[in-house]
Amino acid sequence: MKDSLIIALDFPDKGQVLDFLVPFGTEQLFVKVGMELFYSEGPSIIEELKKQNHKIFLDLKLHDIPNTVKSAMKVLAGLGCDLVNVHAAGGSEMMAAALEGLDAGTPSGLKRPECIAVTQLTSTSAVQVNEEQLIGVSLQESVLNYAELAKKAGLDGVVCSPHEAGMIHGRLGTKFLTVTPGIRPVESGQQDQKRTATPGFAREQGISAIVVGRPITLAVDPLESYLKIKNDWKGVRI
Ligand SMILES: O=c1ccn([C@@H]2O[C@H](COP(=O)(O)O)[C@@H](O)[C@H]2O)c(=O)[nH]1
Repeated sequence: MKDSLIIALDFPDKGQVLDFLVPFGTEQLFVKVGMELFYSEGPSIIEELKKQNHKIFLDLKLHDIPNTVKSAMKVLAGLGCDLVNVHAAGGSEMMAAALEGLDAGTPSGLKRPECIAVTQLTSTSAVQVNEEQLIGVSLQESVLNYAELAKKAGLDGVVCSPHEAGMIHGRLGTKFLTVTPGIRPVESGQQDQKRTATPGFAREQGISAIVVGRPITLAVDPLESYLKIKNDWKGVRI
């Protein structure tokens, strides 16, 4: 997990995923399967990506009552993904239940998937936190509060933006994972993301892993874009 670049495979079907992966050849990637792809293809897409030897973040952001999340995680644990997640807004009891489900569903002899909690989505602004969610503290404090809840519940880390990762590591330690979407090279547009940063900025914050979707998947040359972002993230000068 440490220093990974996770590619968000936000495609509508398996055919488009397989076409996208061709230029990467036999390189082992860390890929993210989100709601669109999982809802269209089901568990078979995970099997296919595992067959290709890729590491997998199953990004379904579970958020429901504790019993439902526990049962769902028990099922997801059987898929053999490396990383899964929940919304921290579901509360500490729900997060603890997610872990119980994962422990119960992980086949014996295998490592349970790491489990992280979404704090505030990277598409959420400080104004939305205060004026839509009616949270009476700053966005930064809200993110830190969710991260502390996640850690107390036993989770392995959080999803946050690159702008909060340093603060979270400072308070909760560097072993607590920070996984950050909202990564945008200088030449990319923001699209619907609000809290964005470059791969280089992410590296300076000591972030555990970055998640990159459209700057790679919509690029004219996805492999070239991937390698450029990876070099910036790893601090490689070219
Ligand atoms: O707070 C969050 C949580 C998850 N995401 C997911 O990451 C990718 C980002 O894709 P881009 O195209 O690079 O914006 C996407 O799959 C989201 O569902 C997030 O962006 N923010």
